Amino acid sequence: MKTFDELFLELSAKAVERPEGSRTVRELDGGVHTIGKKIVEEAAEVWMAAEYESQENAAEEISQLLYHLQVMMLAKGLTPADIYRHL
Ligand SMILES: N=c1c2ncn([C@@H]3O[C@H](COP(=O)(O)OP(=O)(O)OP(=O)(O)O)[C@@H](O)[C@H]3O)c2ncn1[C@@H]1O[C@H](COP(=O)(O)O)[C@@H](O)[C@H]1O
Repeated sequence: MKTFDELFLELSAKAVERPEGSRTVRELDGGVHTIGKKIVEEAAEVWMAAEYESQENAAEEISQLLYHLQVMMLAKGLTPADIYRHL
């Protein structure tokens, strides 16, 4: 288990170190357009899980959406602080 900030630190390191087999590196190499499409797909999965599936499935889909949002933050050079100041 990890927090939002802990995951962001982990993904930031992956973006720099580019380890073999990293999903994050592959997504970043795909660029903003590809990451954006994944976010839309994951958002739809959140909606469907929340409306028709279990609490556990909804939580899992939300975690996946948060992951892909973090990948977009990295692609755009945004930090959690950039986001938090709008909350
Ligand atoms: N939290 C996540 C995470 N959430 C979602 N995903 C990926 O996003 C996918 C989205 O699920 P889908 O149901 O859309 O699966 P899918 O349709 O098979 O996805 P596609 O591969 O076809 O796009 C998952 O299968 C994961 O591959 C994640 N991939 C990585 N992480 C974490 O990110 C960190 C770094 O991971 P790597 O960069 O891979 O080392 C690790 O701590 C991981 O746990």
